[in-house]
Amino acid sequence: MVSVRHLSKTYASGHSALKNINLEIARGEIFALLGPNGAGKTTLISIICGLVNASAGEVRVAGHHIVTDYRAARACIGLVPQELATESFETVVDAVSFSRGLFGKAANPAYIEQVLKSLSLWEKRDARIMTLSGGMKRRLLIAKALSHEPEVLFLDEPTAGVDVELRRDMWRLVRGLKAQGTTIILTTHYIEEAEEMADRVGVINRGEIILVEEKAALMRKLGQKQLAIELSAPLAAVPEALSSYHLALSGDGLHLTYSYGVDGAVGEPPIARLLADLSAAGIAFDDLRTAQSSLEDIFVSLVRPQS
Ligand SMILES: Nc1ncnc2c1ncn2[C@@H]1O[C@H](COP(=O)(O)OP(=O)(O)OP(=O)(O)O)[C@@H](O)[C@H]1O
Repeated sequence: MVSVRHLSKTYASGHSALKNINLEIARGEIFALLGPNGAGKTTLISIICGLVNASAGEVRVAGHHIVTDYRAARACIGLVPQELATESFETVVDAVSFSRGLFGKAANPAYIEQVLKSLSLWEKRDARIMTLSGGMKRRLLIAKALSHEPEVLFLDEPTAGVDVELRRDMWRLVRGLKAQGTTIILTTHYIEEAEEMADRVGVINRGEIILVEEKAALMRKLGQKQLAIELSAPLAAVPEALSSYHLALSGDGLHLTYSYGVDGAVGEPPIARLLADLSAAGIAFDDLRTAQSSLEDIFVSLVRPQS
């Protein structure tokens, strides 16, 4: 649905905001783009949506080249920006109908009604935008983006600053869109949002995509646990009898680390057996600690500034 090849962007200031980005997004998937402030998320979305020119590389949306076939590409795209531009005196239904007209689509009041109902805005259809709450304005942004029946929807920080209830409503809505076949690309700072929603997660840092992975694979990493064993006396090597545990021995010989997955593992991890086997091998220990890596740990370690 979206194909990004060798995409780079250097702003007039000389700042290199994107460096050789390659990304393929399949029809019908939910892709979450994670990254710290200034990583290049908005720049990437803005290029795909035709709002910012690329310095190099090529982007196609549903097969349409975003420069040479701009209108066709843009007609496939719905963009939900971070903030609402000022159209305060317009009514909700007029704003959404107007957005549809911008794409040259024939009026379709039944479709607009369906969109407004799905976003719980139908009751407010004749209200002026200035009278809406912040949460309703967010939903209106989505309604406008959906007005021309796009095949792919970009959501830039869809739930930044919204309350928990509205966040859950948005997640439900996005899942509903996916069920209808819409491809969804969202940027977020919230790891929880990516965990909850995404089929795949991409991490961008300093203009480079540093990881793209199925969420399920990330969850397996998330499920990695480690048991650290502090030994009473240093070991020269892990005894042969313990080789099946694939233990890691620290350089000073005083720490053993046992890694095990908690997701998809059959039965309980054999910690009790490991401890019994340690005793049988005559290895005494003073302390035990367990640790579990989270997606947040993985994310932070990936984007930590190099010193
Ligand atoms: N018009 C511009 N001219 C020069 N530099 C820009 C321009 N727009 C963005 N940048 C720079 O490009 C980099 C990427 O910005 P971008 O807005 O794409 O990041 P982001 O990942 O969306 O960040 P945030 O999470 O804060 O929205 C930043 O260093 C930013 O300062």
